[in-house]
Amino acid sequence: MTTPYARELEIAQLAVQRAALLTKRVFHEKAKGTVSKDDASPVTVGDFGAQALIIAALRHNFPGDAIVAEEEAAQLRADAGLRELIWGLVKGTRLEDEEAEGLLGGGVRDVEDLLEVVDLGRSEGGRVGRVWTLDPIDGTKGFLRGGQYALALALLEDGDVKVGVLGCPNLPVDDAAPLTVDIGANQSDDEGRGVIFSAVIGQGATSRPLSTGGLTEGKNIKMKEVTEMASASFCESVEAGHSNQSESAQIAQKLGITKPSVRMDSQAKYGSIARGAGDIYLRLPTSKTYQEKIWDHAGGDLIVREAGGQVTDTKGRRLDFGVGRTLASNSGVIAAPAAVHGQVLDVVQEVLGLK
Ligand SMILES: Nc1ncnc2c1ncn2[C@@H]1O[C@H](COP(=O)(O)O)[C@@H](OP(=O)(O)O)[C@H]1O
Ligand SMILES: [Mg+2]
Ligand SMILES: [Mg+2]
Ligand SMILES: [Mg+2]
Repeated sequence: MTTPYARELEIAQLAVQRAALLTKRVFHEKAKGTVSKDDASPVTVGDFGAQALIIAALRHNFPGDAIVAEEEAAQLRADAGLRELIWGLVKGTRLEDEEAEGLLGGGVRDVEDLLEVVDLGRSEGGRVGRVWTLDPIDGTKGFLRGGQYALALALLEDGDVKVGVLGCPNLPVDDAAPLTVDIGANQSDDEGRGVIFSAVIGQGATSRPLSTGGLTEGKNIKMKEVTEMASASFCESVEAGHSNQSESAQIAQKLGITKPSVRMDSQAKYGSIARGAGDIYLRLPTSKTYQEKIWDHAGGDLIVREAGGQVTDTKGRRLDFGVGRTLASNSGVIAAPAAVHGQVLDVVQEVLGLK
């Protein structure tokens, strides 16, 4: 019998690996082709290009599956220069290993197909059937400032995360490297950086170095045991607008955590705690109206849970990926080793006045 989801996992990892070649190329270019979206958040040619490459691989390998992806082609339809720029990047991006590239298959045929493929990610999601969630660059602001970012892909089946993959080109390869945000805006050295975190439901979580060809060998990862809160480290978003940092500081203090938070962009936070480089990830709502997006959490949620963690919202509910494109039934995120999650949640609820 073949291992469940083996093919989905392999294709997802290779697709992320190939798209990371494109984002790294854009990262090292001065002009990143940044444009503003309707909500004034940035998007770059890297976001569009990575989305096109990953969806092309999914279209070829799993043609019946629905896809919920962050970006859409409307802006590219209105801007010929932008779409030509992206097309140039997309058509020139291939894995160095021909067999791996062959497995991904298909590719993007031409500029027209580029627009079509980007828009295949417009599914509404939901609780039925197979749905991939894709964030081609999670942490676009981090990507632009030379911080952390992640290419995030996950497979939902009937609303449950079954496969999760996070490609983190700027994280240290070494699972034991401490949780820091040492990569600066002028960083141009990829040496020792680039990791893919993966998980399949019931099969544990792994990390492996991001390569330019086929898949490198993976290692199992586990969350670190927290024996003393005083020495625990917690991470949160760099962006004060994405997570309430004064509440998180109060929570940390009440828990007895002595170190300041590590502020890091993207789902690299989930990967980092899953491999024991940090312990706790807090994301506290800054507004009553913002709804978290499923592509910002699906991969990270499974990777942390398969590494021995628990992930809930601030009300203690598991994240519900079956509601649609957003986590409309949840509020914030608390991720921690299973053994201390309850203790963290108690303090979160006390500080937020939820009990
Ligand atoms: N007001 C808000 N509250 C919480 N998250 C937000 C937000 N506005 C944007 N985001 C999300 O935060 C993500 C980045 O996560 P982090 O803050 O952990 O780095 C963004 O992903 P993108 O960069 O893919 O757009 C975006 O979807
Ligand atoms: Mg995102
Ligand atoms: Mg994104
Ligand atoms: Mg975005």
